Amino acid sequence: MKPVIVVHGGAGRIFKEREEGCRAGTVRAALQGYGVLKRGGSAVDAVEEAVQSMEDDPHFNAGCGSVLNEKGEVEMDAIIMDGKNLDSGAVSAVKCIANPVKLARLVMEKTKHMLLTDQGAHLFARAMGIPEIPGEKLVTERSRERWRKNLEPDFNPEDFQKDLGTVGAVAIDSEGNVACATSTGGLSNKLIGRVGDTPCIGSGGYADNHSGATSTTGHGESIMKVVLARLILYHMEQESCSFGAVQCNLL
Ligand SMILES: NC(=O)C[C@H](N)C(=O)O
Repeated sequence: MKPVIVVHGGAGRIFKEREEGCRAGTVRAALQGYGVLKRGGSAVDAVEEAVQSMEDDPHFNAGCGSVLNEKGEVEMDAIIMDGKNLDSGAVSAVKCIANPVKLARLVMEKTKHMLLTDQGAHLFARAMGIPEIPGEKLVTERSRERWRKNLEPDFNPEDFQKDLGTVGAVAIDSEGNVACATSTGGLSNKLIGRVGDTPCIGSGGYADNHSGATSTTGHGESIMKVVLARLILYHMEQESCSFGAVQCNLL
């Protein structure tokens, strides 16, 4: 089977001056993920690689470049799922880690659980030998500025959450296995401890060899209301795989 990877750099407004960087970042991620598939790697390997590349890229709201919570800190969520056996791993509210998607994969492969959060996720990261980095290393000037603006008394609530930029990838490998991965800093100025759709199985992503793979982006609380990632696959199962039909059903 011909391997395929599709990546996204998040829903939302992209200002002109960032357009080129965002496009280059998604192309780089797709090429890196595709390289893994071409070398015979699995769909899980490919989506992890692609998402990691965008977590390392400050143009996106994931890893370095994540938006900040109400205290001005980066707090991230991520998920990965293997469509071959429906195994998945996720982390939420993690700080001081460069690549939450890698930690999510370790949750999937090295624990009996599917989601670790906050302190527990950190203890697990330490046990797995994942290095802690200073939280400041994940904060960009742009996210700091956005955070500051959101604290101004006359900020425009309409503008509040337009800079989304969560990242994600779906892939199918040469053996026909599918996988998804999604990673995010969440929403700007969110409450401490807020967990969005991204690490919730069926909301932030879903992968099942029988139907396909999805990775979502957008307003997490709205996505969770309908468990969007799984809902999309449900519609694809009903419509036997027409993306256009799925869009019609969901709009
Ligand atoms: N940028 C996003 O897509 C935000 C993410 N879905 C969240 O609500 O946490």
